[in-house]
Amino acid sequence: MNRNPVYLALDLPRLDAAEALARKVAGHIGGIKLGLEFFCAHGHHGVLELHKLGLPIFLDLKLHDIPNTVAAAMQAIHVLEPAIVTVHAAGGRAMMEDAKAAAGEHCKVVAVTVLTSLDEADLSATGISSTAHDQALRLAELAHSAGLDGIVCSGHEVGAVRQQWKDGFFVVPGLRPNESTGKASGDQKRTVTPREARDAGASVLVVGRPISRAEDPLAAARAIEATL
Ligand SMILES: O=c1ccn([C@@H]2O[C@H](COP(=O)(O)O)[C@@H](O)[C@H]2O)c(=O)[nH]1
Repeated sequence: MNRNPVYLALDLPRLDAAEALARKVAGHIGGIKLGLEFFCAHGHHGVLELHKLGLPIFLDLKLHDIPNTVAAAMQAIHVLEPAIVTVHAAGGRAMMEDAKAAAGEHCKVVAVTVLTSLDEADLSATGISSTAHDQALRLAELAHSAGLDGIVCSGHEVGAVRQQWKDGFFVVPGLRPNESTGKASGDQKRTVTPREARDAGASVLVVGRPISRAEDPLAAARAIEATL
């Protein structure tokens, strides 16, 4: 049977609360995603604590710096044995090549293309005149040619990226199970449902607040699992 593709984004300020939530829904997720909020608050210790649950750990650190610095950061996290680590594709080819070369043997390195919190107006304000779709495709091509394992993009682009990178590993955040009912998406601007993302070719579905802020997180995780 295929592993559950849902990775729970544990964007919580308290380690005990994060551990309790992960434990509660562990049977209904495939992995745990620890991002900047978690890493800045709890560091290596926090990651090692979450490892005890036995689920794969996705370190969503979105590294973006000069190649030497990113490579050194990758080496510094070997000890945490992450299954997946993110860098920003906008850091460029050399940065991505060095990040991959410095990654642990079993660690997938994936590049963030266009954040799911951005729309065309946001891109335009940073000097990018392409659509989010075209920009994601362009950065996906760059990440592919730099030897990365895959990319992070929204569910709107993943189908098109999969067409041009058949064996890529695609991480899709910005998921809103109740989007069709018009429920607010918070700060996310390019959203789809988990089922839509999976059908379009996502390898990993990142879900945070729809589970972590649900009245009943276990019921929310089960409901998402049932749609897949
Ligand atoms: O483009 C991106 C890249 C990463 N993220 C991360 O995913 C989760 C999403 O959380 P929700 O609460 O489900 O919105 C969060 O940790 C982001 O840092 C993203 O949303 N978009």
